[in-house]
This record gives sequence, C-alpha cells and structure tokens, in this order.
Amino acid sequence: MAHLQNLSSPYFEDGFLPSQPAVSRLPSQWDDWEDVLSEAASRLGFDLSPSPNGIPELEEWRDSIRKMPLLPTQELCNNPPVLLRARQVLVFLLHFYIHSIPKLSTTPIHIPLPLSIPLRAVSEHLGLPPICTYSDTICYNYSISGSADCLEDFSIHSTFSSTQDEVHFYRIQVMIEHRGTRAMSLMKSIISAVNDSYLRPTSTYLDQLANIVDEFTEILENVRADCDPAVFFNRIRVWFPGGKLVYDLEGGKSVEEEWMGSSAAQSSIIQALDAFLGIEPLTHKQGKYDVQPSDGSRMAFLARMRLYLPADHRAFLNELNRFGQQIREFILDNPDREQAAETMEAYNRVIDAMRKFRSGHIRTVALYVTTQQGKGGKSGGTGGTSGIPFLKSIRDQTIKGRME
Ligand code: HEM
Repeated sequence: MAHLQNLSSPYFEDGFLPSQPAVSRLPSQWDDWEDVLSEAASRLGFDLSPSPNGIPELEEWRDSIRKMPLLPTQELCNNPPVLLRARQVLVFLLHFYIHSIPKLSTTPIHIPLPLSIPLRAVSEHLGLPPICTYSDTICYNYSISGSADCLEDFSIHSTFSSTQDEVHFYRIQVMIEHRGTRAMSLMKSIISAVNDSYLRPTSTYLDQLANIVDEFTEILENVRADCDPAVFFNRIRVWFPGGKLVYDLEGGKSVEEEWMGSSAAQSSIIQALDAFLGIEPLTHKQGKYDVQPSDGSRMAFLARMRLYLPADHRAFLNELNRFGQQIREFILDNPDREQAAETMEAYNRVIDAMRKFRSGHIRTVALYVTTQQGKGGKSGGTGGTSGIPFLKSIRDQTIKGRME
C-alpha cells in the first residue's frame, strides 16, 4: 500500500491556527489603518446596522479611507504575527467600507487605492482572496490568555458590531479550531498505524477522534449561551457577505472580481475531517443547492469554499484527501476480518459524530437564521447558500460515508 501522507507536516502538530497568533495591534508605522478601524468600530458598531440604504452619514468615514496614505507592505511579509494582523485589519476595513455604502444601484463598488493595494499584496502573500474569510474573523483574530480551557481564555481582537454576542460567536469557533489540534495529532497517529498495517491502534485512535468531534458539537451548541439570535442576524452576519468589487490598481488601472463572503464552511478543521475520512467525494460533490457565481464557473460549494482557505492549508488538505481513500480501502479490504469489523465500527463512530455535529449545526442555523428570517430578514447563508436545505444535503451525504 502506498504511504501517501507526509507525517512531518506542521498541521499535525499545531492544527490550523497559526503557530504564532496575530498581534492585537500593528506597529505605529501602520497607525493610519488601525486608527481608521477603531473609528469605524466606534461609529458603526454600537447603534448602526447596515441596511439596503446603507449608512450615507458615514461618507465622511469612507472618505478617510480614500485619503489614507499608501502604506508599504514589504516589511509586514517578514513578520508573520504582524502580517496576520495586517490582513485582518485590511479586510475589516474593506467590509466596513462596502457594507456601509448605500446599495442604490447594481454597480460594483470601487475599492480605493490606499486599501486595495496593500490588501491585495498581503492577501497574495498568504494565498487568500482579497475578501474577509473565516481565517480573518477566527484564526487571525484572537490571543490566548490562560490555559485555553474555557472560552474566556480566548481574547478577540476585533469585531464588526462591538457586541459581546459577536465576541462569543468568534470564541466558539476559535475553541473548535483549538481543540482541532488534538484531532490533527490523532489523524497523524492513525495514518502512521495504517501505514504500518496495524488495525487495533487504528480503532483506538478512531474512537478518540469520535470523542473530539462530539466535543465540537458541545462547543457549537454553547453558542446560544451568549449570542442572541436577533443580534446575530441583524447586527453581526450582515457584515460578512462578499460581492462584486472593483479593486483600484496603480497606474489608473482596476480589476473587477466577485467573491463570496466569510462562512464557517471555510473552517480548515471541518474540511480536514471530511478529507481524512475519505468522504469528500460525497460532501464535496456538486449538488442542486450549490451556489454559483455569475462568472458561469461551476463547482460544489464546499470545494469552492476551500479556495477561501490559506494556500498552504489547501495544499495539505488535498494530500489528506488522498489518505482518506486509503483508510477506507485499508479497512474494507483487510484480510483480518474480525479486527477489521471492530475498526469499521470505530470509523463509523466518527462518521456518526460528524452527522451529529452537522445535525446540531442545522438546529443552530434554524434558530439563528431561519427563525429570524420569519421576522423579516433576508434569507440564506453568508456564503450565499440556501441555508438549511443545503446543510441537510451535506449531512445526508455524510451518513452515506458509513461502511457496511
Ligand atoms: C450562530 C451560529 C452559526 C450559524 C448561524 C451558521 C450558519 C451557517 C450557514 C447558513 C451555512 C451554509 C453556508 C453559507 O451559506 O454560509 C454554514 C455552513 C457551515 N458552518 Fe456554520 N453557522 C454557525 C456556526 C458554526 C460553527 C460554530 C461552526 C464550526 C466550525 C460552523 C461550521 C460550518 C461548516 C463546516 C459549514 C459547511 C457545511 C458543512 O460542512 O456541514 N458553523 N453555517
């Protein structure tokens, strides 16, 4: 059997959170960005929410973006924690900018040079699109104080709405990614056991992996403790969507691009589980609920969401996906049928845990999105999907991954 996986990958040790978390403020050279961001949070966060008419009185704030000096990015690229904060500040400025503009016509929004140029340079360096992603709201937006045992140990650097609800919403996701580190190290042990053709340790580690996914479900359901569904729906998620944007470039040029918004569908740890279990051909298969951008390109939603992960994560997940096919064959074709049956049971427990996670997630979306829509909001997910019907289709595909 081919040994496909490079076990020295740092993702098996550190998970997908950066090994050095982002700093909470950029050095003074980039004060212009930080100051305009603080200004946005204080003006936009507390009592204003974006509406179809935008927030015309914030024209003055938007003008300060246009008048910012064009700051350099070269030095940022040599200092990862500072680079990650720069990326996060720039995408938050971008989303404050685009979602505060009155949407009176369908004309794409121009992103002014002082924002567009550094944002595109930093994004290119990280292999991320020039739009807000899950990495920005979650992975580059926290620091740990304490032992990381409880949500309060995670400090969140920036929010759109300046609400505690948004802080809690982000903390839930940071904690899942943080616990994901243990999932990644178990995946490494399983790959190693499979490479050595050991069935028994494979079962033990699969059982432990199922427990971690169960823990994800518990953490997810705790979102209700401190994030009010109406606040989430009306004041938080409204900042996440992407759109068709025209990024100004030097020399009077510009480029028009369409990007989807930030969604936890861009979580590397959940994508890693699908890849590792070999169920990507099911969950990443094109289906009737996949949203497609207006450029005519067709792709399954979760496969498209992978394009919103940092380039290094994408490359790693593609490799992990090849292992996923291998673990299924290892169990199905193993000559030791008795022990293989036990391992299959353990594998199915992980699939069941993923199903439970996705069912818990659907209940959460029903409360935070569907119920709120009934109160007059706009439908669908921030990634542009139909929401529940799409999520149910992914959950049902997950169950098909069970081995008999
Ligand atoms: C208030 C809480 C949440 C709401 C309202 C919510 C909403 C949604 C929606 C509407 C989608 C569909 C895709 C889109 O259009 O964006 C989605 C997808 C997804 N969300 Fe959430 N979400 C929440 C919390 C979480 C958390 C804490 C996680 C954990 C990392 C998570 C993980 C995912 C994943 C992995 C997908 C892709 C579908 C799948 O793999 O099953 N979500 N979410």
